[in-house]
Amino acid sequence: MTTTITLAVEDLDRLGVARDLICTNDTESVLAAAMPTLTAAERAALAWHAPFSHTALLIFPRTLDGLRDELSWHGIETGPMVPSVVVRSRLSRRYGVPLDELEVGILRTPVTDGAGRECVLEIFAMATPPELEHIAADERLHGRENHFALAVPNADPIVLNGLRAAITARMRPDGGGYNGHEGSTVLYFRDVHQSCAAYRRLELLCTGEFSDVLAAHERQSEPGTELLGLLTGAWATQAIAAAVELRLPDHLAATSDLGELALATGADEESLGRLLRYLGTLGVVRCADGFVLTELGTLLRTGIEGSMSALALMYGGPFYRSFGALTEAVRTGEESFAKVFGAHHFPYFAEDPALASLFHRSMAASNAMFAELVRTVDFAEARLVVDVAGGNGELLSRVLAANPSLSGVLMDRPEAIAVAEEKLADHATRCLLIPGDFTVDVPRGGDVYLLSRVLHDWDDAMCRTILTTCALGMPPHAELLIIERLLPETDAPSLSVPWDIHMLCNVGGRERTESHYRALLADAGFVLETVRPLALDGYVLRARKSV
Ligand SMILES: C[S@@+](CC[C@H](N)C(=O)[O-])C[C@H]1O[C@@H](n2cnc3c(N)ncnc32)[C@H](O)[C@@H]1O
Repeated sequence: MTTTITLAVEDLDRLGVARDLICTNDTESVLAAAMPTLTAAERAALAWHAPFSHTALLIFPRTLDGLRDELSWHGIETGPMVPSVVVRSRLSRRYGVPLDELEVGILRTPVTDGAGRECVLEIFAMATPPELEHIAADERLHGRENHFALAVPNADPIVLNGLRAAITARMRPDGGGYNGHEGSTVLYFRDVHQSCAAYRRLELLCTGEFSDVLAAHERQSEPGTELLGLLTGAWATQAIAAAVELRLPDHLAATSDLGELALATGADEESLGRLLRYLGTLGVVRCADGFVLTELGTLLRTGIEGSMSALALMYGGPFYRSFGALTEAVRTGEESFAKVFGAHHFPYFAEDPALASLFHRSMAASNAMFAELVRTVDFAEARLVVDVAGGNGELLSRVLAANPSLSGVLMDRPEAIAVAEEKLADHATRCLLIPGDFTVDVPRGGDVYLLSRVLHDWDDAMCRTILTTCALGMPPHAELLIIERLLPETDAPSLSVPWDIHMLCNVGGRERTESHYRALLADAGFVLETVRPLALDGYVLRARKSV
């Protein structure tokens, strides 16, 4: 057999490396190398839904004619060549070469993986006349079309979206396409930080056409789209706050008709329709035949359990303005609230009863945290519970309601006491409200002391002062319950991460890790005994005075 030499030596070497990668690996090792942060359970699930199927690389013969013979001569037996659709169009876009001037084919050869499974080495071949040699040089250097593939044997949109979510948490979506010649859909992902070049690009391969999944994947692949979504986060805050200001969620509970909603809210009908459409994309309302609140949007109604309407006004109002000066807070390490409003937020709100009331009502938006605390903490041994800086009394009223033999004391600044009196009216016979300052003293004689969402308002020095004051005022047997969000010690997602910035901006405080709180408690003479999770990423930290 005479064979025309069309292949460069370096492409032959690259073929050898790609084949070795298959022979020396299996699904488990490929997933572990490509996505090291997958847990063992996630790895097993991925392996089940999408086992390793092939590696692919792009080579650059001068012509595609005779390529199969030449590969065979080198011991690589391939099946018939199939035209490439996805890689060809990506190359065309990347290098600005018209599609009809690019010839790209796909060849496949079977290779057994390290676990004895039949896999494939997929060879993309681009016919490379001298005028396209620059593409070869660039692609060999960057290997942008090389990938390893996981095949999804039983693909459906639900499975594919689940796989996409799991992979997207580790690798960025990187386009995809449908190859009509083969009837297969491919979704690509990339990780430019992956140290091993062979694992920088992943292909999820499935039989069938999944145009909706593909469209979502391609949209997500455009980093600009994602960034625009983030950049307009403030618009979402304002749209929700505007809806609450117009009492739209309350009116939506009564009517779904735009005209009636416009009348009820006193808004311009067309503009209200546009706001509702945006709220629809945010998942707050459903726009079908008229407008209805979603479950999420229902939380924006007033007067319902867990209402977040006051919080929406707070975040769209005063805290929105202080967030506008975040750069200054980051630059100086000092709260921007005081710069914008001329005073720290507690004294500033104290001067304005309506604002103080809005703040205390907004704190009640985290009721779910308190509900869980009351369900899970046993107060049976306690006779008196002291809520230090108890705010509007939401937590204490729940604790007292669930424990009829318990008495309570709430201490806070005078303006908070006024708000708490109303909340605690039902328990007036067994509840005392005391204005006070936690840097000076706390009420004596309690069995349990609550310090809920107080420490995160302050820097470490102030936290030590507050905790030391508590330690001095608490009887030896008393227990301290701290309720806070905890910054994760790993990169696990948590609401505490954005709230940490909120604390910086608005009070000059911070969220902390468990070990940070443990150290602060130790400084004040406490031992942290247990840490239990609550709703909304909250935690209850139970501590006692060290003996
Ligand atoms: C973030 S709020 C938490 C309120 C309540 N514990 C809760 O979890 O809803 C912080 C509270 O600390 C109170 N506070 C601020 N400075 C205080 C001080 N020096 N002495 C007592 N309470 C204070 C505020 O009035 C406010 O009610």
